[in-house]
Amino acid sequence: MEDEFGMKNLVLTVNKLQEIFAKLTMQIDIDLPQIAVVGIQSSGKSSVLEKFIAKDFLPRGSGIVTRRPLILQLINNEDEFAKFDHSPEIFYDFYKIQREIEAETERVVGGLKAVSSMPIVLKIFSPNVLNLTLVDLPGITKVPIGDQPSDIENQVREMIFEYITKENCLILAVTPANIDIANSEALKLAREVDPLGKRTIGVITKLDLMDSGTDAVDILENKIFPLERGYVGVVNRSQKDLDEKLDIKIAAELENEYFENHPAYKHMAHRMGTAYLQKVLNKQLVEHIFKTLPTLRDRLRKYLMGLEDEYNHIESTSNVKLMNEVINQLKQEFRSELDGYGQKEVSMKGLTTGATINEIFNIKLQKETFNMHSGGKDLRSEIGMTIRNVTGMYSNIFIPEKAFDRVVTYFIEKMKPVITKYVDEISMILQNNVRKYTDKINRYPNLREELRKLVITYIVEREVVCKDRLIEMVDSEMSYINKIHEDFCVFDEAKKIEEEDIVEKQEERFFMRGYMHVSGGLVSSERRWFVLTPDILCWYKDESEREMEGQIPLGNLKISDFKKSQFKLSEIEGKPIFKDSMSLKLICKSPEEAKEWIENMSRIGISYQKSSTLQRGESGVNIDTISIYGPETPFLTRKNTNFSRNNSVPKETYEPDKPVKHSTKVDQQVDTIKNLTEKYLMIVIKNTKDRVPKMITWLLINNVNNYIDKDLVTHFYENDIVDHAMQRPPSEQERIDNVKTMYSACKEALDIIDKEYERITVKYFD
Ligand SMILES: Nc1nc2c(ncn2[C@@H]2O[C@H](COP(=O)(O)OP(=O)(O)OP(=O)(O)O)[C@@H](O)[C@H]2O)c(=O)[nH]1
Repeated sequence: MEDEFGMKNLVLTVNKLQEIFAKLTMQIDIDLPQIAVVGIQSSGKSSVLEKFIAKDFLPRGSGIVTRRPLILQLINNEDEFAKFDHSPEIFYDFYKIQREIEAETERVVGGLKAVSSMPIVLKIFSPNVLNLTLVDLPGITKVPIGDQPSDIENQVREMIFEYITKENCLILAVTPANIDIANSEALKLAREVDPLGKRTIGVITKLDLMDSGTDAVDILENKIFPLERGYVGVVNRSQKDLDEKLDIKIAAELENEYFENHPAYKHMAHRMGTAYLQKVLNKQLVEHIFKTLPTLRDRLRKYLMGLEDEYNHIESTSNVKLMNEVINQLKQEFRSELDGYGQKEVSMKGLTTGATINEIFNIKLQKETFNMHSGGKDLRSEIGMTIRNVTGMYSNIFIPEKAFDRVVTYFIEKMKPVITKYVDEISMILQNNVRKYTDKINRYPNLREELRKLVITYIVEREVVCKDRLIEMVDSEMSYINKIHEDFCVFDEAKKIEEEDIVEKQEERFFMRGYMHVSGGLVSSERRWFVLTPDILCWYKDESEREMEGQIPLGNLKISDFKKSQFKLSEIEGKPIFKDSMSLKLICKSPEEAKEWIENMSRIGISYQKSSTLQRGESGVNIDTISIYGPETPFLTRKNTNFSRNNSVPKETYEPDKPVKHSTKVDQQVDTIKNLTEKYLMIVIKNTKDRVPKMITWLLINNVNNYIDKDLVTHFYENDIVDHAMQRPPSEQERIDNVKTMYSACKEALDIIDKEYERITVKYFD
């Protein structure tokens, strides 16, 4: 077949491909047709290969000799010489090849008895060989011998599988005849990858060592473990022959004689022996290559197409174009993370940047600002304190608006850290995004660093601007409390309600009632029912209050001469107090009762003039302890009162360090202001919830997007740093070189196959 269609060149074609691909430092997944020689240690693999060439050239010794795969390319040639792929040296002396294999093995696996899958490629040109490519693999060993690694069996098995699992690999399973074929490790391995025995060729060695009376005819006739490609028996030189330096050519003749003369084998002698094996292998390899060539061509084409884009890109693209591509990629990734469009993979595990920002805007910010309007547990006391402080020494009848303003602004101010915290958070998210996407730019480290620095610096700048503007926004809210806001008509209402409430209470309430004796003949009976209101002191005959006997307006009165159970009321300016009486001396049942009347009168503004002669404790009641109510007393805030405001707190009764308990009036106002504050804050919160996301999106996110979109590329042009940015690291340069050589290798290989394919098909169809 090979002669007719020139098929023998096919092996040379594959050899050329092997040569091309062996030069590549990167592994290429192109499965070239070849024959791998598999067998246990000392099964005779090397002996068979040597006989093909009729030369002693393979290392010999005890233990594991073949420790790296040896790709043996046998090329039929007039002149005889050999050449390794790793060295330019041409070997005419085949003994030297042996030493070179040993040296090259040592170079990779060192002095250790370990193995390596890195092949040694040896081409042998000879008139004695048929074109054949064989891979001599280390022998399978069960038990590590001497200084062999403990996992030597696994190492060897893995290496063998690396070759024989490939569909294009024919398996030459070498089994010595002096072991039970059922235990043949070579056949067991072959069956694992080729269970139907379609690409396994059986070789039975050491037939001469079988016990006398036994033979391997059944195996050789393919009866025991049938293989589609059958078995060939060989007889190699024994150790004794080797020791006695039996010439290999003579050994080949002896082998032929062995088969021709052996009673069991002479009927099949023509298809036994190494020479026949070589022919069979050549034929099978050629046919195999012929069969697999179209698939190989397709695979190479696909491989080339895969490399083509990158190769053309490398060859034709300028730094400027490449830089634009990288920046465009960054733009797209950055944007798709934010707006959710164009994502290559939609994650089901974590939130994207856009979704996280959405959560901040619509959940976290909403929740936190909403919680703010309810204030803390001290809110009531804080509002009370504010009310008292804003009114100072005076009293308010109505809700002090200043207190309301103060409380509202206090709460609005509290929004600043909340809002800026979220600006920080979003800025961080954006910065992390930049880090994440620039991290991917590992082909151009300078560009990566520059982009990262630029965008992160810009984000931080925008973060500052955004925070400033949001703080301004809060400041503007604080600067003007819009009490006529359409959603806040409640303020006037509250005032009205409070006013009505006060009038109502004022009408109902009287300050103090009780019997007192009047000294000085002012009335006919000395004991009268007195009623103290905020405006007047009046008295009735009795507690039925049906008959009022007299009344004194309280506007200009003073109290004096408090002694034991009595005290005196007189006019400040010395005018008569009632009719012609200059004073009214009132006597109570007890000093305590007298003190109570004085306290209440003081509360509504009647001043107490301390008697100069009165000594502390003399009255039975310490007058210094009379409590004079402060300005927040309910009466003092009443509407239309005309009594004096000259009721400042006497120094001796003011105790600032004690826990503050607000008066009832302040409590009412606290409630009102708390309600109003909450209502007003709801308006502010509503504005804030609406405006903060808009401001952050506008001032930070959109600006950063625009910056990446428009200003980044310009930065590199303006500063003339495009080439610097696009410098590649050595590893990347190496990768590019590899792509180039890989591309060239595949192209060259494909050209060779195409030509060969054309040649065969033309001949075939002629
Ligand atoms: N009598 C006889 N001895 C053989 C035959 N084949 C190989 N031997 C001997 O068996 C021993 C091992 O032969 P090799 O060819 O080195 O075996 P190998 O399988 O290449 O060994 P490793 O590379 O170490 O796995 C040598 O001493 C050979 O002389 C044979 O057919 N008959």
